[in-house]
Amino acid sequence: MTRWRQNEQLVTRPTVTGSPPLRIGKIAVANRVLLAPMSGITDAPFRKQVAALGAGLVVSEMTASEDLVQGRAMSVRRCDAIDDGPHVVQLAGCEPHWMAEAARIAEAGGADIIDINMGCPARHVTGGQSGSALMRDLDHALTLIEATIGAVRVPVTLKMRLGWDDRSRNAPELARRAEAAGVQLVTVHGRTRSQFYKGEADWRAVRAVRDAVGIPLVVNGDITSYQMAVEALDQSGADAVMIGRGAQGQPWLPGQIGRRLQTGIAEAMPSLTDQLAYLRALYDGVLGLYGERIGLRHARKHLGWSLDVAAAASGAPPATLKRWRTTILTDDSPTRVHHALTDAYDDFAWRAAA
Ligand SMILES: Cc1cc2nc3c(=O)[nH]c(=O)nc-3n(C[C@H](O)[C@H](O)[C@H](O)COP(=O)(O)O)c2cc1C
Repeated sequence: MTRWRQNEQLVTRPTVTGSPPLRIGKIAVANRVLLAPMSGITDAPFRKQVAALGAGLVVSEMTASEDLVQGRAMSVRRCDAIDDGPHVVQLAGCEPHWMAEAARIAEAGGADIIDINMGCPARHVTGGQSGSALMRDLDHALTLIEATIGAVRVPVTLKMRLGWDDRSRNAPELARRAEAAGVQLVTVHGRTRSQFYKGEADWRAVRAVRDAVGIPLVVNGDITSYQMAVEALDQSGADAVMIGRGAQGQPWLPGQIGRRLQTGIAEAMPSLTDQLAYLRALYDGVLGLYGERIGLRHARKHLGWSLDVAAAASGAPPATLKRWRTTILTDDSPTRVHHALTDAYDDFAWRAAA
């Protein structure tokens, strides 16, 4: 695990001249594309890969603060560090003392940044008054923010939505109060909680947060290409973009967009050979982290997304994709999965060349 010292300027990778690096406290982020926290997806193997492929910053899955304090194995594992760049741990919770204690544990475990989740719309989270439910009670939200900041020396950041619903779009107020409390970056997903994932993310609405705070602002929601990143930055006035679902099956995407924002140079999609190498490494990493039984379940999501991307890139017809998905996603033997992946990507390559 790479340890990053408190008073040192942290640079993940060389910054290309042009735009000054995005800073979170003393941490200089290599580029302006962040990987979003995604429960069940942004575990250490995936974060490690996306970071190695050039994302500016990658964020852990959310960890329930109380569970982390109680040492639940799953929660501790969610905070696993990666070697490649700053380690960002996202915490969720509704009690200041759990948030403070969890933040201390995360910092002691190597976190360089603590992110607080005030955006999760899931009922099992909001029902416990965590995640986006905190946007309904800003006074309480502030007690969590203050407790977290007071507990650690590393920067604390905050992720939120536009508000709970259309009648309470209070992201600018929360962001302003969070900045006054010491939060060093805010990320805004351009939807309200009541939208869940419906409709389109409203990047323009994030501009109200830009007008409210001076700390770095990250815009998030539905960004899946360089053009969309440029548009989202332009409409919101944000300093950086955060990509979630767009990185599923394409771990290289945040890095590619991040580099292009710096250099203006477009990059081709990785070759099918490289795509397969990434997928194999991720598959083995996931199985290694969770063990074969649970790992197979986690790995299937990545297998499916990656096959979709490779099939689309090679122009394989839907029936071909369906056959490979069925063969590969139903097999419990890692050895056979690796063999079948070779055959599938050979097939895709042959079709791409035809
Ligand atoms: C499967 C899944 C899990 C997610 N888990 C988290 C989480 O743990 N913490 C969080 O702040 N947001 C979480 N999100 C929300 C994402 O971080 C992001 O805000 C949202 O997906 C919109 O960005 P996108 O359109 O680029 O995916 C999750 C989203 C998805 C799809």
